[in-house]
Amino acid sequence: MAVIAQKCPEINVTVVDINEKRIAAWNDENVENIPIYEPGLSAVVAEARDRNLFFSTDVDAAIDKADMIFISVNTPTKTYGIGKGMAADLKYIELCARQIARVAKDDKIVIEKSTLPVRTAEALKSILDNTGNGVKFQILSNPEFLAEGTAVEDLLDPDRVLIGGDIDTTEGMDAVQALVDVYAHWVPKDQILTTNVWSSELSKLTANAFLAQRVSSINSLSELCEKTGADVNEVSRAIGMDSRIGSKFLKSSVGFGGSCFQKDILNLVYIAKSFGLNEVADYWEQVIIMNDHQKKRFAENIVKTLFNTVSGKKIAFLGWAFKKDTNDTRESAAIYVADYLLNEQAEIVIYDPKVTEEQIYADLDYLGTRSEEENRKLVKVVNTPVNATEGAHAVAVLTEWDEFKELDWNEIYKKMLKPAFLFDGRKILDRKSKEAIGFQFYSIGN
Ligand SMILES: NC(=O)C1=CN([C@@H]2O[C@H](COP(=O)(O)OP(=O)(O)OC[C@H]3O[C@@H](n4cnc5c(N)ncnc54)[C@H](O)[C@@H]3O)[C@@H](O)[C@H]2O)C=CC1
Ligand SMILES: O=C(O)[C@H]1O[C@H](OP(=O)(O)OP(=O)(O)OC[C@H]2O[C@@H](n3ccc(=O)[nH]c3=O)[C@H](O)[C@@H]2O)[C@H](O)[C@@H](O)[C@@H]1O
Repeated sequence: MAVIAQKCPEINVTVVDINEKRIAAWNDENVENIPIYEPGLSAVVAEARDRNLFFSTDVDAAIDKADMIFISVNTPTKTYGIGKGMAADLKYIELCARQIARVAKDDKIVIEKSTLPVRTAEALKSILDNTGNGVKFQILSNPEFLAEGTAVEDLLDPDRVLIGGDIDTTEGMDAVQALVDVYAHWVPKDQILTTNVWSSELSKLTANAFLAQRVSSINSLSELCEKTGADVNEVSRAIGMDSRIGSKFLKSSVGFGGSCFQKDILNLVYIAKSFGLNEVADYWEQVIIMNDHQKKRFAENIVKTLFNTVSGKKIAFLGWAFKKDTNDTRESAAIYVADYLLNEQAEIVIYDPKVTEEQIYADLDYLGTRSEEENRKLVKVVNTPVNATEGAHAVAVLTEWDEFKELDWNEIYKKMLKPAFLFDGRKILDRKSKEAIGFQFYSIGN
């Protein structure tokens, strides 16, 4: 929404959220205090805020005034009832639809921006059309393809913008055109795709499933590389140069994280199962099984390498975010690796340049594996990599922050217990130079 406001100064954009703390942070006088760390975002907000970009908790007023409403609320995996652990929980979407239906007094275009199961628009339409107040709604699907850490870049220069609508009717086509006109302020027209609503909804789940599947595919081969003397980076490079395969999303890692890959694949699996397509469901579920295996394998290797016990040993974690350049930790591999090692009674000291101590403890507490007191006893969060690594038995790199490449690894080595173990879960460190310093070096896939 900030980028739309920046690129379309004549359009008023109001972002509303029921979370008062978040809205207060978006309105913070110091634009560096906005609640999301994302390169370039604070500058975009600074340019548009209070000009044509507003943040508010007054949801009703914003609905009343709007011609277009983007529903962008969370769609987490269900934690209860039918579809528990698989299906998307659509209660927040439904609440929005009911609120729009209650408040709207004139015709509106309602846009699904959240990632939704295919055919959700049908349910939205049913809620919106059955209010009896004569207001007409057009429902569009406009999934978001930005990745965190590069969000602003991705929004300014997207590979494509996808808009699904009721393209068989004039009203539907008019609504699609209205949204095309917004993006056309900065996105070339041939990169704005229009489809029917169902294709648009399903394309979003499919895109995430394909991306995650590539990571799981290369991660599955990283294990084979470790057994055979092949190097997964070399394999990635060799296959990625085949233009039919392409080079992106072939970086082997400790496992993918983030709020969406797992949730969206589980959702796809659930939809396939609900249509009785068991082979389709099993095919995609394997992407998650492989990812869980990769995280566990990384943690197991630490225990095995440290002479089969980490009990009472200090392990330094460099990085907690699910990828670099974000403070988002949702489903981060680091959380699961930490949980595994804590079960083995390790003591973990964590440094991440952007993630707060409060967030790290919240992530561990959320798992419910042990008491809050125990998490605070076994896990410490520090402000510098040196504080994390001093006196450690092992260092594990869990996020690929650029600054970890530039650390003074000689100094770190000197202050660690010997033998000093270094586990690179992100393949950002060079083996030769680290072994020359004296580290026992372990990297995924070679
Ligand atoms: N985070 C990302 O990079 C991407 C997210 N998506 C999709 O976008 C959706 C949102 O994701 P996030 O922004 O990461 O989730 P989030 O959980 O960070 O934000 C959702 C916000 O919606 C607010 N909310 C919930 N119910 C509300 C209501 N009735 N009225 C007003 N506000 C309400 C919550 O307070 C929260 O601040 C999901 O469906 C996700 O799959 C899609 C592409 C990228
Ligand atoms: O729907 C969403 O939320 C978004 O999900 C992903 O974006 P995001 O999760 O923000 O970040 P990615 O760059 O896709 O990384 C996801 C995870 O995969 C890992 N990854 C990625 C690429 C790779 O080669 N190897 C690898 O391990 C990353 O470290 C990270 O943990 C998609 O890339 C976006 O297109 C999509 O809009």
